[in-house]
Amino acid sequence: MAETLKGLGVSSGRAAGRVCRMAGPPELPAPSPVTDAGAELNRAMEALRATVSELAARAEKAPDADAKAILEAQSLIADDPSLHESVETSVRSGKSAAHAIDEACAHHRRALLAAGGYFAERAADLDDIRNRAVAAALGLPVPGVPDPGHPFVLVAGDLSPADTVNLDPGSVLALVTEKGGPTSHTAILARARGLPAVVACRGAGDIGEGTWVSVDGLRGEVEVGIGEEAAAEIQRRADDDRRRTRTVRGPGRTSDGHPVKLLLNIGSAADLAPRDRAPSAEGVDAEGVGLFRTEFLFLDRREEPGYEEQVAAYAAVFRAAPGGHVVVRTLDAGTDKPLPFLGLAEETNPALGVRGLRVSRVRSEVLDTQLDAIAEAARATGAEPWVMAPMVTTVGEAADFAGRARARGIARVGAMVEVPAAALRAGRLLKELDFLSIGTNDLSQYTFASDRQHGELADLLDPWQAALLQLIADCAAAGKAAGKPVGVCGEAAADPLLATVLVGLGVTSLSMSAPGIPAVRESLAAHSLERCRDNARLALAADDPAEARKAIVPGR
Ligand SMILES: C=C(OP(=O)(O)O)C(=O)O
Ligand SMILES: [Mg+2]
Repeated sequence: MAETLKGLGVSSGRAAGRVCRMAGPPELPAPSPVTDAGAELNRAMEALRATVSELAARAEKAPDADAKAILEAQSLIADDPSLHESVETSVRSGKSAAHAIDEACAHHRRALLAAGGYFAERAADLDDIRNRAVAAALGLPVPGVPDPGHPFVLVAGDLSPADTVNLDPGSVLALVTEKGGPTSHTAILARARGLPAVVACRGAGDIGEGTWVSVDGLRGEVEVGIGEEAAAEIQRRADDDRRRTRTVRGPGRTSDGHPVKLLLNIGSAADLAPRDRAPSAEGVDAEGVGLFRTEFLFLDRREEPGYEEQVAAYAAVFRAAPGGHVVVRTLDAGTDKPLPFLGLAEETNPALGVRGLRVSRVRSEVLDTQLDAIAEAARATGAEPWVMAPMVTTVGEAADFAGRARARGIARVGAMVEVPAAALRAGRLLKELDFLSIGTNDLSQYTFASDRQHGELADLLDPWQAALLQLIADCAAAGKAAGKPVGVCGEAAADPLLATVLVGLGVTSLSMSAPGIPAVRESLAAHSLERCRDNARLALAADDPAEARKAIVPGR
């Protein structure tokens, strides 16, 4: 009998196949007395150096810019002098190389977890470094992704960046992890490669090697023990769907021609370069960039990128964007994306603290420099970017941001709606602004008072929740009244059926990572605007996400 496990669907799509599990971390031998501390120290340092070189080499070969940046950052963590010092101290206190590495990594891991948010998620990077270095010190094979010689569903405790970037999309059908959240490496890279993925999947640790499973990356479900024939049928249908949706091209339209812009979420110009595209994103045509997350330029750096560097990075995106349309989001720092150079005070509750636009309360010049650089890049390329701020909460913040952007000649100024307060005052915000873009990832977090990285609260963070949809409906209605665009750029936009609901609520554009676009385009093309409105009414009337999904039959 098949059993269904629940987790957090972080990269949509279906797949089915046999499970291969990641090799476990190397076991530490029982401690034994060290006779030659010098030799032991050499062994430990050699193991760390080998790990740094291995990660740097993988970064070199990384298939895209996201993967490269993540691996480079991980290689820097492995090369951190304070980690090496801790290992040395431990060896000098009588530990073997393997035990010293283990102890030092455990110490640094605790510090990362205590820092919370983005740092806490980097704990997985350190676990990977520990496993690699301990294996090297013990002369064991480096742990990594299996290569069974046939397509497989990869099941792991968690995936490190190094594991994820080396996944061969030709053999890995889907990813299932016990740990991880929506912003974990597994989630980011699975989306970039168009691989269905379920994280925070309780019970995944008990799925046996070779078991036939199906993975639904949209619903966050893993069906275990389905049998070979059922798996083959599910995989065949998934392949057909992917092939079919990739052949559909052109702008987003409902079946009766109502236009809905289909836009891309990107972190840098590299996401727009064909050589960097995931195979699943081949041939994607979008109508522009709906969310350019500029913080990627600032992450994992000791110093703020300079004005010239920023101008060059923004100009590269303006030149490469489909149709030249780009919505730039100014720096979204804080909470899960801390930037040490900002020098912000530690907070007990960072998600409710100084993040997003609020950073400009304490470091106003960072936003000013960024707006200057965006304006300069626009002049240099002849582009007319739309510029929006993250985490706008009040009308005063919106007015202040709009004033600063317009003073620099930026013509189209907007705000992300990520806080319920902004959604409730959408009409008033639109008196100051030209457009709104709804960030459903954060809007869910703040509406349902549930940490967006919390796998256990996945049901509350489900974008089919009627309370979230009601806020979206209110924003869209405000946009309609003002005659101004209101889009969605959170992960909700990439759910093909929910996309019909969003359009029915009055949303004018949907922005997502490239692999999500074909299926959303196809779904819209199969529904008339009236059908989308029916779907919106049904979803708003449902008491929970399951009821909402059941009420809506695809393509009706
Ligand atoms: C798009 C969003 O912003 P980010 O995921 O970058 O916080 C969002 O919150 O929905
Ligand atoms: Mg957000």
